[in-house]
Amino acid sequence: MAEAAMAARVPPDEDGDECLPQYRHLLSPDLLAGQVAFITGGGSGIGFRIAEIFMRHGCRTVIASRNLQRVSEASKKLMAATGQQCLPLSIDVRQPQTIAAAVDEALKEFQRIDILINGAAGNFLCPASALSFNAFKTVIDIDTMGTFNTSKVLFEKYFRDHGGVIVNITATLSYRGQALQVHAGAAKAAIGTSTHPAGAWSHVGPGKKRVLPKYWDGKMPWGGASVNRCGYCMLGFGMSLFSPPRALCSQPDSSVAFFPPLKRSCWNGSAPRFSVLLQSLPRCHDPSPCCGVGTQQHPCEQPGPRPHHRHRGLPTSG
Ligand SMILES: CC/C=C\C/C=C\C/C=C\C/C=C\C/C=C\C/C=C\C=C\C(=O)SCCNC(=O)CCNC(=O)[C@H](O)C(C)(C)COP(=O)(O)OP(=O)(O)OC[C@H]1O[C@@H](n2cnc3c(N)ncnc32)[C@H](O)[C@@H]1OP(=O)(O)O
Ligand SMILES: NC(=O)C1=CN([C@@H]2O[C@H](COP(=O)(O)OP(=O)(O)OC[C@H]3O[C@@H](n4cnc5c(N)ncnc54)[C@H](OP(=O)(O)O)[C@@H]3O)[C@@H](O)[C@H]2O)C=CC1
Repeated sequence: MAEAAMAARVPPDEDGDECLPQYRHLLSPDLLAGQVAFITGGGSGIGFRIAEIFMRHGCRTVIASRNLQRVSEASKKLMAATGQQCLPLSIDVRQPQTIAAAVDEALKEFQRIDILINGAAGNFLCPASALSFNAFKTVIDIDTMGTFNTSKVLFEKYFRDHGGVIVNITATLSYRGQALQVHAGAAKAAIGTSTHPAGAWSHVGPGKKRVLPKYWDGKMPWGGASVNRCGYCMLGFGMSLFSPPRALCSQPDSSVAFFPPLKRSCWNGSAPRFSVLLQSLPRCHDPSPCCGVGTQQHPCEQPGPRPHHRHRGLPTSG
């Protein structure tokens, strides 16, 4: 019943990489006003739609992938539909020097980058027995190494000093294993693991800003339909971005929800999982590396189990 009601509210789908013919939103159109997002793989598919939604909420974007013509055409569509700036750049996430050049160019243009979306990926359906050495390596290089490379460049060039949010788009492929997807499953699992709070990003040192890893696996906060069924995807980083700091460590349903209507044709069968890798925040009173929020009523200071440990057994923090 609730799912039917939800499905009825899903806007029309859009084939190809076109902007939505109509956009209904829950949140303020200027929610991301003044912010800049750097989106790898932003010229197509999910990355394109994330760029569009961000821009519809006032964000300026950089969309970066190998094919400059593709990102240039995408950027024209995005700017026409949203009225926001979108800078198309060519990078290969396997080559750190191309990322560094693009980040320099983006900073020159916009003077800031607030959000990194690691969306670039390579994939194909192939049985493990038929994968060549280079085929497996190629997917690991683009997905896993590319995610790390881009995060590292941005961290060193900007986030270390200014804070920021890194969102990795992973997949549920590795949860149970998936035929023809050994390479992609391995690559995405590695991204998920490196997003774990125990990862190197989770704490950048005493006296400095801390980082808060956070997972979100695409479930609606009230336990409703998953992304595949309703065509919506809740981007977990919405919680981090759009909530007051206090909400960062709390239940997703106490935070502000953000529902970009991604086209249903995007999904191939494994639900994308968006995991926020890094949120740079003011210092926390809690000495454990899991919480980077310093507020008067920090959830860690409240009695009872920490709310962010509750959902789905995924490690939302250390
Ligand atoms: C990907 C799924 C596609 C269709 C799904 C259709 C139906 C779904 C049905 C059931 C669902 C089942 C499973 C779920 C599937 C997927 C969802 C889950 C998660 C993730 C999804 C995504 O990531 S979708 C994003 C996909 N987008 C892209 O891949 C765009 C970019 N891709 C590319 O550029 C190329 O495809 C590339 C990844 C190969 C990289 O290009 P390049 O660097 O130029 O590399 P090449 O030199 O061309 O190739 C390198 C080596 O790889 C070998 N190779 C390439 N293609 C294949 C292939 N199809 N099969 C086997 N091997 C392949 C190539 O031969 C090279 O190896 P050598 O040894 O020859 O050197
Ligand atoms: N579609 C689905 O059902 C699912 C998707 N995902 C994930 O969602 C994300 C987006 O996928 P989706 O929209 O489906 O696929 P797309 O193929 O549309 O997007 C992948 C993008 O990555 C870019 N890219 C590929 N290789 C590189 C590289 N070496 N350097 C820079 N950019 C690169 C491509 O652009 P270019 O060719 O110009 O480089 C393309 O824009 C991916 O991380 C994917 O794994 C996860 C689960 C399911």
